[in-house]
Amino acid sequence: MTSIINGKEIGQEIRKSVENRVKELKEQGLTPGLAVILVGDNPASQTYVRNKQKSCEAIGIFSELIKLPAEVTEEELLEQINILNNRDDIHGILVQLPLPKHINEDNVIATISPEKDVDGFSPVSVGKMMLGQETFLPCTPFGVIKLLEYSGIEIAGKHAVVVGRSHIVGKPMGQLLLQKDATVTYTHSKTPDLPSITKQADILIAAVGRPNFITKEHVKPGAVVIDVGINRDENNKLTGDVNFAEIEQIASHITPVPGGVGPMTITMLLYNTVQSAEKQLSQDK
Ligand SMILES: Nc1nc(=O)c2c([nH]1)NC[C@@H]1CN(c3ccc(C(=O)N[C@@H](CCC(=O)O)C(=O)O)cc3)C=[N+]21
Repeated sequence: MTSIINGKEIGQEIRKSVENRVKELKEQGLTPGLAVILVGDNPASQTYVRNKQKSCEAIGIFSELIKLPAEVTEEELLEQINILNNRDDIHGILVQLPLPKHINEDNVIATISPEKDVDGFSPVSVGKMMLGQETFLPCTPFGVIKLLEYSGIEIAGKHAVVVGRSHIVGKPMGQLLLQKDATVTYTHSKTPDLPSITKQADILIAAVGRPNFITKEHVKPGAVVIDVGINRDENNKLTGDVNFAEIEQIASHITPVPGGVGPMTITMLLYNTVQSAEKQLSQDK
């Protein structure tokens, strides 16, 4: 029987423990704060940002939305980040991606103070992650690791195949699996004969950004299949990168979209924000 991994439920469970940590911080006089910068009026980005804010509110994290017009200059955006870097009521800073084309995302991310980089995207965070040092882990791959652990899926010794090599999902995902002692293979759009490699996966991570890309020819019976895709069709309906109906028949575990990895991404953002506030408190003492 295939087990459907419930990211909403696992996320809720983790959020409860994060909420308790928020309460303890508040008893000590500190409210964790997350600042979200939204540039322009992309409707999908607005929805995500609203969800992040609602999730913060639900567990007592203060959240502040900074909305900037699509025409904002890079300089003005960097100035806003610097203001947030210096505010001691803000413990996490998230700049919603993608940014308008005239702004250099690398410059923006590198300006976020590593102490407040709760997305785990900055060069310092990525470097520390690679070295296995304590840092904020990027929320989506971190959430996938938690999903596997909460589902009782062994990672050590398994062959994990990652499809996709983005800076925010594919690359760090492979790294975190490697740190958990998986044997990791990276694949991507230039990989010849992809199915011959994905078919070897005990754990298959789909992070391609193409709807229903992973079909039964890619999957070994009994594999664990994690769908990181969030594609919207013309009716605004959400679909993953995995052909769920097909793979559900053969996988041992599979994550649905929605209700799989997505809710975990937000959960780990809350987790990182609280972690950051706790660190500030311990340094103030
Ligand atoms: N600086 C930055 N950090 C991000 O973490 C970031 C970003 N920019 N830009 C956009 C992507 C996308 N992303 C999602 C988070 C949660 C869901 C999520 O909760 N999805 C729900 C469904 C939500 C719905 O129905 O729309 C689910 O899969 O069940 C989806 C997508 C974070 N991102």
